[in-house]
Amino acid sequence: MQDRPGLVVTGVSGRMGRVLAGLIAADPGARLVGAVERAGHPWVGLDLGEAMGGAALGVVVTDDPLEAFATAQGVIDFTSPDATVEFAGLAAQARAVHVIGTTGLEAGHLARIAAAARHAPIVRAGNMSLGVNLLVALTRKVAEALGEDWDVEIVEAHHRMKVDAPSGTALMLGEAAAEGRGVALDAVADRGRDGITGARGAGRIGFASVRGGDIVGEHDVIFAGEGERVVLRHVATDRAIFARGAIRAALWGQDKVPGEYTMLDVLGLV
Ligand SMILES: NC(=O)C1=CN([C@@H]2O[C@H](COP(=O)(O)OP(=O)(O)OC[C@H]3O[C@@H](n4cnc5c(N)ncnc54)[C@H](O)[C@@H]3O)[C@@H](O)[C@H]2O)C=CC1
Ligand SMILES: O=C(O)C1=N[C@H](C(=O)O)C[C@H](O)C1
Repeated sequence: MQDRPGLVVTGVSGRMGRVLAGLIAADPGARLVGAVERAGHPWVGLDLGEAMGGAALGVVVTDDPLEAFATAQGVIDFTSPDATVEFAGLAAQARAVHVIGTTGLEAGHLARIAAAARHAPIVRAGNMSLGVNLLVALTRKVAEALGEDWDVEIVEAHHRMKVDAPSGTALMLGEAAAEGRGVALDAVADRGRDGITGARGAGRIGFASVRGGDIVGEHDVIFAGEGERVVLRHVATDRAIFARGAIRAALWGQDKVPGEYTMLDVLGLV
């Protein structure tokens, strides 16, 4: 049925790309209309379903994002920062909703994404799961209620292949804690400690990263006070939670005006 939004998955052979492709292909509310991989990848030119080891899906993997986006209403993108800014420009040209799950984006990338969002809706979040976005809302409230006598530390753990730290989720949680306290995260963040660091500074928000094995993603927000601790925790055991959120965002964005949105907008948590 052509009235279901057509979605393209970029980085389709990746850990997230494969989960997304499988879920969209089975989703009665969407159509999988394109699959993009980097030039030179062995899947380029193959039917996506066959490349994934299953039945043909009728979607050929391409390394030409412009061609793939031309017929799409949404682009779901979990790739790398440089690829994501290129896709933001191309999705905007195609007036397709761009859902960005990619993390490790720096100021220059964010500026280019903001420019693209003048032409089409972009939904970006360091974590697309319902549970983590609820945790973000809770973190803001708890930080506001407890104040600066309680030290905030964010500990995250991920699989051995993850290339960025702290995780995008940890940074979202840090932003939420800073917002609850009415400060800018950049002014108070301690991103990694080593050696003779001196005592912990009051009001700082600390980050620590663990990498190993196949850990999907775990996040603790620790509020450490005198004689007690509050710990907010999210544990992901299946990447489908991120993929379901991203598909929901792509469908939600269909009737939105151009601009930048987050999963809090999609889930009505703002
Ligand atoms: N926001 C969220 O909920 C989540 C975000 N992520 C983030 O998504 C990103 C990807 O994660 P994974 O799937 O685990 O990584 P991955 O390394 O398994 O997959 C990335 C894929 O992107 C492809 N790629 C890179 N450059 C490309 C280009 N120019 N054109 C087309 N394809 C290109 C790679 O070939 C690879 O297949 C990371 O930044 C990760 O932190 C991951 C899970 C959840
Ligand atoms: O790279 C991952 O795997 C994940 N990345 C996101 C992040 O950086 O927080 C989300 C999730 O935790 C998995």
